[in-house]
Amino acid sequence: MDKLKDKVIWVTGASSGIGKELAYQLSKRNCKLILSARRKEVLEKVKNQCSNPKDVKILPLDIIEFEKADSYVEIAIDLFGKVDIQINNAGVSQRSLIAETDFSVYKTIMDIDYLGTVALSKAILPHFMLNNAGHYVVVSSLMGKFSSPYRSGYCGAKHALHGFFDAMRMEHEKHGVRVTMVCPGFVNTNIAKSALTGDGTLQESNDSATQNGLSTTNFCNKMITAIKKEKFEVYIGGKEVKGVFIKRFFPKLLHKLVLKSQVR
Ligand SMILES: NC(=O)c1ccc[n+]([C@@H]2O[C@H](COP(=O)([O-])OP(=O)(O)OC[C@H]3O[C@@H](n4cnc5c(N)ncnc54)[C@H](O)[C@@H]3O)[C@@H](O)[C@H]2O)c1
Repeated sequence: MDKLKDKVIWVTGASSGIGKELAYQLSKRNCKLILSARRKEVLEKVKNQCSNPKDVKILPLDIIEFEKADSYVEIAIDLFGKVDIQINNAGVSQRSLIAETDFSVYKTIMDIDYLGTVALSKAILPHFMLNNAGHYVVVSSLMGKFSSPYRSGYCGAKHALHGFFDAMRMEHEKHGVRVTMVCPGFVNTNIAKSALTGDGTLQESNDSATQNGLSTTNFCNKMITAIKKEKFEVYIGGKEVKGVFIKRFFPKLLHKLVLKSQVR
């Protein structure tokens, strides 16, 4: 039997890309889903394209409204009576050199990619502790394990997620809490299009590395396997995944290889 069947899974960033594909694949597995992102009408569309729309609820939210995190969690729990797995997937990327980036852009990226996830995760923690069970799945990035030019704020925020959630795992394993850090390489979504540039406007164009990345279908299939296995940390992508191991043992080599690859 599928271990995820009938689990209540809350996915943030479910309106597009990885989050949308997760909704489709998890619905096929008969999970009960709560889909969150900012735009209600887009979430409705994703819901209606799921295999089992009657088991899909939508909860529109802006992840940077930290003060509403407790009420979002209360609503999420009420929708099916509990939440088993929270998939923290909402995020925004960056394409700008440090010298050209307004400080406000760093704040926005940190708010969305780090603090928003911390707020929602912290708000649901009492529920997980009460149930003596709960699984945080956090969509970080290979950029949470090593860095690359044009993404300084994004790399900072994704690295920070590892710091927070590794501590979460240690503090709450005794309460049945699990943490899976998912680090994608290049996945073919619109992440580059919605990436912030130095003045905070969107890049509005795709880049070839992302477009040539894994399909969301292939990526989410692997991600779901990692969730089922309750992996601590997983790297999913093409040859760029090797960067994690090269950084660990040969940091100067990784530095040279990233500069040589000239991925913008
Ligand atoms: N695509 C890649 O190559 C890649 C690589 C590494 C990591 N990731 C990570 O995967 C996750 C999903 O990205 P994607 O590739 O599907 O891109 P995407 O742009 O298609 O999806 C991002 C999602 O986050 C949501 N979001 C953004 N800001 C939000 C906010 N303030 N409140 C609520 N929701 C918000 C968007 O609406 C969207 O649903 C992100 O965390 C991203 O950093 C993607």
